[in-house]
Formats: sequence, C-alpha cells, structure tokens
Amino acid sequence: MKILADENMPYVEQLFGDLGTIEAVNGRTLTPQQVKDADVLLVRSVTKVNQALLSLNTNLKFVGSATIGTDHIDQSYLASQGIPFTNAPGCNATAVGEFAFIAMLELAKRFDTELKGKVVGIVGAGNTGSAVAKCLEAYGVEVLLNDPLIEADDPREFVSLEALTERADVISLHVPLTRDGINKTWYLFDEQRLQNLKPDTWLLNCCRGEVIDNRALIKVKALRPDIKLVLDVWEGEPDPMLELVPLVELATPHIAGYSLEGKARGTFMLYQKLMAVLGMDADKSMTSLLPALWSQQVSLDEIPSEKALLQLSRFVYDLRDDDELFRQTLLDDCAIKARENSANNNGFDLMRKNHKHRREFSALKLVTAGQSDVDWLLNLGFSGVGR
Ligand SMILES: NC(=O)C1=CN([C@@H]2O[C@H](COP(=O)(O)OP(=O)(O)OC[C@H]3O[C@@H](n4cnc5c(N)ncnc54)[C@H](O)[C@@H]3O)[C@@H](O)[C@H]2O)C=CC1
Ligand SMILES: O=C(O)C(=O)[C@H](O)COP(=O)(O)O
Repeated sequence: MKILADENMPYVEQLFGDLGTIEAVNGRTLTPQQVKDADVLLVRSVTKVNQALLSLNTNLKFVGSATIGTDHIDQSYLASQGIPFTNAPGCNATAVGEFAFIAMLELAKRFDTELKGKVVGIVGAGNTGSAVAKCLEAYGVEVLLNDPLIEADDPREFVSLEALTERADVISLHVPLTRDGINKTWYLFDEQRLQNLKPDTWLLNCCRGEVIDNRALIKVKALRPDIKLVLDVWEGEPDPMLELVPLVELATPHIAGYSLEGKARGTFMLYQKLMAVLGMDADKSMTSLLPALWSQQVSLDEIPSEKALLQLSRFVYDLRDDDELFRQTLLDDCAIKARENSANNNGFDLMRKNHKHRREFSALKLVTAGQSDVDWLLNLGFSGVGR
C-alpha cells in the first residue's frame, strides 16, 4: 500500500509504517502526478483535495486530513467517487483554547490591566470556542457565547453577535470558514462590524484569516488604535498583508493548534479511522508518542496571581517567542525578495514546519503546599495538582 503523507504530519512512520510504504510530500505544492498511484492520502490544511488533484488516481482508498477545518477538502467530490474521508474534529481544540487564553493574559500584562473582570465574547461555540471558554471559566472570567447554528438542545446560553459585540471587552473567533448561506463566516467581521467594536476591544482570530476582511481591518485600525489585535490566521496565507502585521499585538503563522499533543491526536485519529476502513485493529497507543516536557513539575507555594498564572503559562508555552520569530521571518522574506527580486514567501511555511516545541498545560504537573482552592488550576488543564 502506498501512503502519501504531508511532510509536516508527525508520527506517521510510527502509526502507519506497518501498513506499507510512506512518501512524505510538500502539501502546499502537491501535484496530480505525485498523487497518481497513492492508496492513502494524508493531508493538512494547506492541500486542496479536489477533482483536479485526484484526476490521475484510480487507486485511492482513503483521504484523511489531520485538521479540524475542512474548507480545503471537496467532500462532495470524494463522496461521489466513494472515497472515504475523515478529518480530526477537536484534535487541536485544547491547543487553540490555551493559545487564545494565554494571548489574553499576555495582552492584560502588556496593557497593565487584568483579564479577570473583563467580559469575553466567543463567536462559534464548537470544540475550539468551548476550549477557550473552559479556560476562561476555570479562571473566573465571564463568557458570552454566539453560535446561531448550535444544536437546539445545547443547554448553554447564547447571545446575538450584535449583543456580543456591544458587551464584550474581548472577542475571540472560532468559526469554520463558510462562503454560503445567511450564517456564512467569510468576512463575518467586515468594515462595518469592525467600526462598531466598542472602545478598547481586543479582537483575536484563531480560526481562518478570511473571517475578518483584512484590508478593512488595516483601514479601521488606522483610525482606531484603541482596538488590540491577536492574529494567528491571515487572509491570503502564506502571504499575509504585510502592512497588517505591525498593527497586531501578537502575530503568529497559523500555529494556534500546533501543540505536540494536538498534532499527535490529529494523526492518531486518522490512524484509527483508516484501520476501521481497512477492517483492522488499531492496536497502537498515542501517549507513547509524546516526549515529556523539559521539566515536568512546578511547586506552588501560594495560589497564583494573574501575573504568576502568566508565568506558569509561559513555562509551558511562551507565545511571545513565536510572535517575535514570525516578525523576523517576514522581515527576512522581504530582504530576500528585495535582494533577489523574486517572490519569496517560504518563511511562513518554514516556521510552521519547524514548530515542534509547544506543549499543552496538561504536560505540567503542579505541586501545591496543601492549599484548598486549587481545582480551578486542574480545570484550566494543568495536571496533578496536589502535594
Ligand atoms: N488556527 C489554528 O491552528 C486552527 C484553526 N481552526 C479553525 O477553527 C475552526 C473552528 O474549529 P472548531 O471549533 O473545532 O469547529 P467546530 O465545528 O467544533 O465549531 C465551530 C462552531 O462554529 C459555529 N458557527 C458556524 N457558523 C457560525 C456563525 N456564522 N456564527 C457563529 N458561529 C458559527 C458552528 O455552529 C460550530 O458550533 C475550524 O473550522 C478551523 O477552520 C481549527 C483548529 C486549529
Ligand atoms: O485543524 C485546523 O483546522 C487547522 O487550522 C490546523 O491546525 C492547521 O494546521 P495545518 O494543517 O495547516 O498544519
């Protein structure tokens, strides 16, 4: 069996190695010729899987995307060809939730205020939106949810997007990119909605770049320096609008979901599904894939203040490093472009490819000195709070 897998998908050899030969490919530049004789195709969000890509293939038995989003997959075409498809719903939701939460703590520190006491609006209350809400609620922050498409029997309370934008001090976006229907999310935050943001709003986008009209964002931000931005996703990736980057407080190249745990879960979910399609037992385990964090426990002498909570978060994952590296990467790309007079946007993808350091809160055990009020740290996701 020939398995074609995106070179940026970790643990493929460990999980799929017994099934056949594996060829690692650049998902961004994959061609029909390369896919021609594949039996299994494993992709990430940068590969458009459609009729054109599969035009030369007559063998394909399975397509898997180790992602939550599916906007890059023509699922109707795959269904019409009888090719089983699966993505990995929820695989990196914890990573995105923690990323947004840490970004909010960073902004609070930067602007000499506290996250606690603010109202946070979450647009899209599915896996990633709920993961942010879980962190915020564990920490005691008020959350407003907007999701017009949520199941009718969902017991949570929801508000309209208008009510959310009016009340929320912080808005975090967690919707899929959709282009049709009255609830389409393409340019959900258009110029008008951006202008209507209340003073000093923090706006975070960790879902898809095109959910915000990036050109309009540049225009509005020029007139509204009070708005603070965290952007992990960009219209036109891997070529973000360069004028936008300096206007953003924390800028990263679509890595909000890139914890080692999230990536491992993504590949593992595809492994489980493929084994089911093949009628075979999935007897490998995911936990054995993950290395230990460089230091596995921290002792707390007192319940952490917000400042100390940020320090703990940075211990697990320091978002500022990715922000700094991203800005430098884009500058380097521009210098190469100017010197060689050639298009060069490799930096965005290269930084994603090399992103292998991030862990989730659960990788760190907190040891306390017997304090009673520690459940919220467990609810945040840290493991093993106790003496
Ligand atoms: N930056 C990154 O690294 C990552 C980005 N993503 C993106 O985030 C998106 C969301 O992921 P999940 O939360 O796991 O998906 P999900 O499918 O669990 O939840 C999405 C929620 O958005 C809601 N929704 C749809 N249209 C809406 C609208 N117009 N207004 C408000 N809510 C709306 C849906 O009803 C659903 O509850 C993915 O589709 C993907 O594009 C996901 C993982 C990582
Ligand atoms: O899961 C999703 O949806 C995402 O956006 C991924 O985290 C993005 O990662 P890649 O698939 O582009 O590596």
